[in-house]
Amino acid sequence: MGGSQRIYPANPADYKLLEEIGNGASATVYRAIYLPLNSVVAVKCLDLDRCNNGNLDSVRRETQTMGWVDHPNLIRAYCSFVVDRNLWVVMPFMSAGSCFHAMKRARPNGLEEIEICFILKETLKALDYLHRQGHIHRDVKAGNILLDNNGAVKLSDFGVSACMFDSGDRQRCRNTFTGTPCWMAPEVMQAETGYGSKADIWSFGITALELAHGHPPLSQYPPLKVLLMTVQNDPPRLGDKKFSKSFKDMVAMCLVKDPNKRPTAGKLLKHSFFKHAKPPELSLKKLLAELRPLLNPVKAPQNYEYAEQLPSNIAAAAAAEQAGSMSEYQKGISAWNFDIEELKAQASTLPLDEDETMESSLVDNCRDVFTLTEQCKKVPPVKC
Ligand SMILES: Nc1ncnc2c1ncn2[C@@H]1O[C@H](COP(=O)(O)OP(=O)(O)OP(=O)(O)O)[C@@H](O)[C@H]1O
Repeated sequence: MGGSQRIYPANPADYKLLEEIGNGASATVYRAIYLPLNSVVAVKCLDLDRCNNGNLDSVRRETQTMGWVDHPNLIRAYCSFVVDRNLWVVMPFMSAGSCFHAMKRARPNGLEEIEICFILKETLKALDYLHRQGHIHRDVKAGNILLDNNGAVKLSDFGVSACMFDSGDRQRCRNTFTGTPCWMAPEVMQAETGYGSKADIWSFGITALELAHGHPPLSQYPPLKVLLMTVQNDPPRLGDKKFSKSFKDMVAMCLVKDPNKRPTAGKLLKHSFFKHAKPPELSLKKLLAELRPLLNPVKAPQNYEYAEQLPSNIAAAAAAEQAGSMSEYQKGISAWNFDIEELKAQASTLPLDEDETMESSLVDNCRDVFTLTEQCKKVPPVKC
């Protein structure tokens, strides 16, 4: 389908790591040169020493999934291999970075509808493919939607993806908490009955709101409160006058609490909102022009050839800007990739009358959720 046919060898000497372009919970991503062809790739480096057994499974799952996917809207791994105590995953370099970074850089209050429409349609094609293959992505959000300067859109990060066709213990493992709370569907939080691909449709609807506003709903609240409010409150809506009725309607279809009432990705693709999607040369041209043509290094370039062309104060300012943006990102990420033990601690110290919007029954509910989660955690991790 969309995969490149070029063979990339699993030989570390063929790749030269340049600057750091991303830093997630489990990995550091570098721009790199594939030396035999002098072509640019991205290399995701996972520190195996930092992985406990559960993480190792997530690493294995991610590289396995990245190896078999073959769709133009999914990031595919060219190859992966171990270097010292790191796993390197070689993949296409997406020169404009993630939609999260694009927003932080060019549209802090959200993208324009024409941009969102194209990005979401491409992302939905990826989800439709994954779901048809029996997979749930489980971490759909702007930070995992990558763009390149030609307007290609690819969904990445399969670290927490799962196979729906597994049975027994593997299937039960999907009852554990994973993903990030602002994007997480209510049925995932309740963790009583397990969940399926419709959880991705909820996250997709939240991602639509994130792209529209520059942040997901409830992002100002701590994770515990996000859990409580998502389970108890009415689903968020797109209310802004500036957006079309079909956009609002599409978001409302995704954000229905009963997963059975949400459309499949295939059905959603037929929604009238996506009929108006314009090709990237029309929809993304302005945005891509506003994103400075680089790279988005998180750290000051070291081997990067442009570094020598930049006066040192400009290079330092660029690095500081990136570091600022990154610390904001990390703040969000560390809150989103939440630690259940930390949440339990928060729940136990939370005075019940601390906040008039949070009733004691909600806190009790949340404690029940934690109990269930603890039970689920005893189930062996998934091996897709
Ligand atoms: N192929 C790529 N091309 C360009 N940038 C990339 C690429 N892959 C990842 N990145 C950048 O690196 C960041 C982190 O990558 P990724 O999400 O895969 O790491 P992670 O550790 O799994 O993150 P998370 O915290 O979401 O679990 C992305 O948000 C993106 O900015």
